Amino acid sequence: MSPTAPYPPPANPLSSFFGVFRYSRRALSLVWQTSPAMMLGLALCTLVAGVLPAVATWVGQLIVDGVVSAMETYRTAEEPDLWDTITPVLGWVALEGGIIALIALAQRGLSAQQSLLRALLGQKVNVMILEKAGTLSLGQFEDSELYDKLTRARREASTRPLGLVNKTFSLLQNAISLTSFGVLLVQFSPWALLILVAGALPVFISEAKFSGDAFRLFRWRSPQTRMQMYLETVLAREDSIKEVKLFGLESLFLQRYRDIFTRLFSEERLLTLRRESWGFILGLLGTLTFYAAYGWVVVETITGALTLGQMTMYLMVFKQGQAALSASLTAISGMYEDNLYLSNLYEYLEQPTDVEHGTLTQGEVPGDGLRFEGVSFAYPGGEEVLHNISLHLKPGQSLALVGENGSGKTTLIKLLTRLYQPTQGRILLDGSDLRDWDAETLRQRIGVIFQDFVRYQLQVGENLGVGDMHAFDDEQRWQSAAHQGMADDFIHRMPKGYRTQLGRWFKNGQELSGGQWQKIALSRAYMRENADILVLDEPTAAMDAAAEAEVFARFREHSRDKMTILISHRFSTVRSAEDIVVIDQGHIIEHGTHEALLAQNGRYATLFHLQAKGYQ
Ligand SMILES: Nc1ncnc2c1ncn2[C@@H]1O[C@H](COP(=O)(O)OP(=O)(O)OP(=O)(O)O)[C@@H](O)[C@H]1O
Repeated sequence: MSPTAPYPPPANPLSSFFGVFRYSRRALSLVWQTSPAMMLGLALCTLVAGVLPAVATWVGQLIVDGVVSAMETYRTAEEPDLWDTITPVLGWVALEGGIIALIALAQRGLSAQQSLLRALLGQKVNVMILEKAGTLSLGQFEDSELYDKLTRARREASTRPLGLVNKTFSLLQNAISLTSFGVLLVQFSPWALLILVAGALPVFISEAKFSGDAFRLFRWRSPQTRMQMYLETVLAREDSIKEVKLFGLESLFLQRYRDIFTRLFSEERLLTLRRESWGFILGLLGTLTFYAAYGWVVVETITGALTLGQMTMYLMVFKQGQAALSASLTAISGMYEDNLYLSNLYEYLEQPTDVEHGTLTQGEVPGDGLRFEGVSFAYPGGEEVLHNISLHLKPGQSLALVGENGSGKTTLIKLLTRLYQPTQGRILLDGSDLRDWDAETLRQRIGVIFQDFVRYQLQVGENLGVGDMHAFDDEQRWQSAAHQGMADDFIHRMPKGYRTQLGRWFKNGQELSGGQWQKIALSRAYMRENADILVLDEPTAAMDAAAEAEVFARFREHSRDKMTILISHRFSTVRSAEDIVVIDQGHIIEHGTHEALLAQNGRYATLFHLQAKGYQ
């Protein structure tokens, strides 16, 4: 993740420039879906704010010329009537005032609708991002490139669609103003129009180029930004701060955080300086053309080709035209930038997901139980961690998995729960491939707790309820699950019972001990009332000996006619299983009952005696 090379140059600047505009239409339709009324309101206000400035300028010319001629009339009249002389001019002044008020109204309307749309759209895009996240497989989550896309999308893209639409409207507004100014200017000279455009073009080209550079910089540095976000989390979250403090890691991590910033900042500074310097130099060209045109109009007025009112009007048209042109060009290069960011959002949203096609709700051989047939597995991009595993577990049987750390026990459970697919071989449930099963049926049939279960910052009852979405709020089910998982005792002692908030993130949240949390997780697995496969991955590691013995007594009671799989490093727990499988580096090396394995005097026997000795 360290930044080894400078960020890459674009492939073909011109084609990539126009290529990115393909997302504009999608952004517009996204805004339309969010609120058609506000989008129409935006369009209307844009039109009003676009046309009226030229009208106001034209009225301005009428005022100046009106004043000049009124002065003349007033001066030369024998009996000057002030009221009669000034009325027409005052009428024009009032009209201009009205127009300016309308422009202000349209602009307020624009900004009000923009800020409301920003909130709605931000929410909509965030929901889209999170919905997509729900469809990704575990393997995709572990893919750092995809994770980068997700992070970038979340960080930036929720504000970009509206940005793009605002700029599109601003472009439209300025284009309307420009056209109306153009109509006025062409009457003076078509050359004047050309000068106006030529003066602004260089700034636009440089802006477009630097927008592209900024986006590539953003993309290039995203792994490092992610590391920064991670360090922020470690340094400022309650679940990691304990260890950070004890090990005195604050300064080390903070230094790393600063170093990343320094590295990223130097690239950003370079880009900003280049962008602004070129912007200034090329902007001067625009100013130069404006003053050349200014001189020209002045000369024409002095020689009598233009009236004073026309001179004021053309100067205004020039000045405002130039502002509108440069605003349009800035909008275009901004749209280019927004499109680049949106391309990232859509790349993420269009990420293909592993669709679960299975529809089976019953297997070919009901009652056959679980079979692993020659199953091998490698994590994406990794080496094989399970090799040719074959097992059979019948209903009512219990299986224990034993093996050293990293031997592949949890991985086997991940395959069984279909979080990953075997790279070779197949897993059958009731005679049918796991892949062919309907996802919801499968979910209902398997109750599992992993060793790294989640400690939800929710109420106690909800922490149990997540075990079965259909009974998320069912207090009776919470109670019976908590009873089986031995959590009911301490829950009753809590201030609000099942309604007590857990964790420290929210007000009045209660923290639990490691063993208590484990009892919550265990109860969560019992929420699946209809599950006939129960998997416990080191469920009692944090419990005291008495609690552990009790947990297993209840577990056996509860699971008499079910298939159970238990992973534990404690042999006292494992020994009662009907079938014990010893895994070593992804291979099954021994297999049998406790007594049979002891008699074999192999790896199991050695480990068992080693542990037994520790207790003597
Ligand atoms: N998400 C992952 N991506 C890549 N490799 C992984 C992943 N999870 C585990 N591994 C690797 O797979 C192997 C088996 O890990 P697994 O978690 O199945 O072991 P385990 O037997 O459950 O260990 P423990 O007793 O420590 O819980 C290990 O070598 C580990 O490095």
